[in-house]
Amino acid sequence: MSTDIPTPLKLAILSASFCVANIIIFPQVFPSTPLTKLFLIFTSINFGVWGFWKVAIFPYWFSPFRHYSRPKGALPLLGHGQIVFQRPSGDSFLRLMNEVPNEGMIRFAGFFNVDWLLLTDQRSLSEVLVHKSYDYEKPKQLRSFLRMILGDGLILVEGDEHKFQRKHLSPAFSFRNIKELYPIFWSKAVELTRGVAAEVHANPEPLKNEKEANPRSVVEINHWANKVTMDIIGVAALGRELNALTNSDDELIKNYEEILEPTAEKAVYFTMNLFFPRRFIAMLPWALNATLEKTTGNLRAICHELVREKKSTLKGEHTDSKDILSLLLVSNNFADDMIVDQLLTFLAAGHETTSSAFTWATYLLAEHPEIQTKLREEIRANIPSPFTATADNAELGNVLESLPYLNAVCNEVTRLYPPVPTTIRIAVSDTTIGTQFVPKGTRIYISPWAINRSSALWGANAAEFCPERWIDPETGRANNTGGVSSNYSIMTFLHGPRSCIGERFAKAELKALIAVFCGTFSMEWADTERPIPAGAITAKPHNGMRIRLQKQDGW
Ligand code: HEM
Repeated sequence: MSTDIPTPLKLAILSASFCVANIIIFPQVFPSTPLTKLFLIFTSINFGVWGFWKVAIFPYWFSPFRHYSRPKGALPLLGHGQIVFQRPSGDSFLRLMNEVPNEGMIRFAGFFNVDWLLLTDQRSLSEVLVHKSYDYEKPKQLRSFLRMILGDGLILVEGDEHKFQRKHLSPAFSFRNIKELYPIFWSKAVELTRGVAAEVHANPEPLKNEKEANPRSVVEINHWANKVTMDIIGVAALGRELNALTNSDDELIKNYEEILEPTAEKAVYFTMNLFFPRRFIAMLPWALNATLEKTTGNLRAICHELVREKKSTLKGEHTDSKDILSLLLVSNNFADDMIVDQLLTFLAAGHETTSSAFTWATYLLAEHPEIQTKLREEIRANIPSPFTATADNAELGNVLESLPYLNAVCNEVTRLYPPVPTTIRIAVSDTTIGTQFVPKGTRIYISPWAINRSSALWGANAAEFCPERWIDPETGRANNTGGVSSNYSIMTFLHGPRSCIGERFAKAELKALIAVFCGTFSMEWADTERPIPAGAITAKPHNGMRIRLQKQDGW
């Protein structure tokens, strides 16, 4: 049971107080005529009985999940709902997973004592994400809020519309297409490194000793990461140079950072949008409403302009452009407005996530100098310096794919800091998970953060940064299992029809970024307090990521 004091008693008192309070506290609003009194008492009793049933009777005697015990620590009416406000998102779910004995599902109390579920093992995750994927959708409130930022693109559409869009977008993310994007990833990684090196040069710290030849300086990495991933998605998705790396005032970056830069206020605002209808939130006198309207309007206008531009370039010309926008326009499967929605989706989903992964990679490498050195040695031994030699574009993809330690570091970074730490599904019809009946409307949490760090799945060193787990100790070759038996132990990109369509894209991009960056700089953590992943949707660090960088000679 969730509380020590019986909830039924609390509710009876609450509803009786509500009746009386209406009349006593608001005598002007509720004049004390016999008819008003009767009406108020009747309404309050109705409300009280309904609330009593929902909060005090149903969860204990009628819920299909009543035989699962709930974890301790639920608050009256709020239940364990505070979990959804806590940062890092997913950390409380991890605690539940480590503390509550379970067989694939943990039942906990949501707001108003409603049952919420957390999925914890391969069986339940595969049921919800793969076998019955279309029985579960993202919550309506969340979709109508995110639609402003992401458009009505692949992430937010459901059912047949999703099947249609996924089928027609998948070719753009084929293995062959991604391989052809490696030179873009590589050249943008080089541009990033040059830009950062220039910043280090411009603001050097005093050197520790005279032998040091190269300047060192503390750089905020997350902002640079946003810029490079935006430029990459610009060329790969739109076939257009956005020049965010060279333009410190870039419009797209400014708009996205305005919406997505983590603050406590935004965390509350985003969470409220999970539970209340968008129309209600939009009516509140909250400055964030106006900011959101302005920035999302700007983003949509920019995307409209991009589609117009591309259409006029493509007019009457035969093209072998491989960017996603060209492929969509040539395929004729989508109207212009739908293409704008897809662009909004790819711009946001494709730059924020990889930016977060790259940012946490620099942190983890800074915290583990020995891993950093080993990775740098592997990179330098296999790839000529991009600053003195021209990259062999044909071979680039093959080489980057073949480096076991680079592969291991990338996998381990996205295991420990999955850029999407938590996601939600709602059952849209009565359905099942295994033999468990799941009624329509049940809210289900899936937490890549908690699964990826679970000691039950990953062993005692689950919380440690240990790239070696992605390398076969006998052959020294990369393994893609991390040494665990089920691929449902790693949920960074989810699985099934709603898994990340950009997984291959993101992995290739991350490899190129880390290879050039770590090949060039040594990294050292420059703050005293640990960074906290605090973004409302992604694991963006609160207050950015300050890393001390110094160019290392010899490459
Ligand atoms: C490290 C980088 C990335 C991570 C960790 C990541 C993770 C995810 C996750 C967890 C989802 C599922 C969300 C949900 O259903 O609740 C998702 C969906 C999606 N991602 Fe990614 N993503 C990354 C990069 C990218 C990139 C680079 C692109 C595009 C170029 C992209 C495009 C999408 C799209 C379009 C979907 C929706 C797929 C669907 O519902 O069919 N992502 N991503």
